[in-house]
Amino acid sequence: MDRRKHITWSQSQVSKENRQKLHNHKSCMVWLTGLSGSGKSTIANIVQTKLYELNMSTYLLDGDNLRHGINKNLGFSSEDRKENIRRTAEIGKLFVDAGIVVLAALISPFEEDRKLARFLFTEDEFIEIYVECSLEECELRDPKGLYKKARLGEIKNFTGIDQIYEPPQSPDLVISTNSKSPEECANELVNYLIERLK
Ligand SMILES: Nc1ncnc2c1ncn2[C@@H]1O[C@H](COP(=O)(O)OS(=O)(=O)O)[C@@H](OP(=O)(O)O)[C@H]1O
Ligand SMILES: Nc1ncnc2c1ncn2[C@@H]1O[C@H](COP(=O)(O)OP(=O)(O)O)[C@@H](O)[C@H]1O
Repeated sequence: MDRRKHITWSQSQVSKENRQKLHNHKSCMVWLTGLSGSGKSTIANIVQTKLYELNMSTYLLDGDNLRHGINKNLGFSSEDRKENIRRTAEIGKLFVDAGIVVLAALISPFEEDRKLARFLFTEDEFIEIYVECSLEECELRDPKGLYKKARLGEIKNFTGIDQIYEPPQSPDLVISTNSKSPEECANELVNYLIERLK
């Protein structure tokens, strides 16, 4: 059954372009993907602060945080991750429509799910960032102690341990965090975004 059968689109009188003008910059979805502990949240937070200091309107959608609210009914099966990414991308789309630079930090391990997220946006609006870090380094960092638990079998379907992570096939930017500081990595992304949003 098509649930949208009797639903029509109501046009907004204020457009995305109007709102971008108000904010004084383009809006976009900056999608950070990578293993747990690769540095997505750390980098996204620093970038958000730096953009804020440049008078840009930003919003950070962090996978962990969304799982406390809108996504709290979802687990870590591949179906639940798909839905997690779909909802986050849809929320991000609303923020982009509102004229904001959105940073999304989610493991988003499957290429197909990331592609579906990309399809919601225009070509230049969706910016995929691969936060690359070896599993060995992520496991050494283990900021939340989750890898240890996964190795002990206390957490199932853990990305990189007993569920796969598919690296992006053609990301817009790769940020390698193995042997750089968070600040250096954030600067790489800020510089890239400033060029892209010109
Ligand atoms: N099984 C399993 N696999 C991976 N991660 C797990 C798992 N269980 C809990 N966690 C914690 O949940 C955070 C990942 O949530 P995401 O919404 O980013 O995941 S996903 O995009 O749906 O794959 C992830 O956060 P980050 O470490 O910030 O990536 C973990 O803290
Ligand atoms: N270059 C780097 N970029 C980001 N985080 C780094 C970097 N080097 C070390 N770290 C550390 O790695 C950990 C990454 O954790 P987090 O940002 O929560 O990752 P994720 O959100 O991908 O799970 C933090 O403790 C951070 O200080």
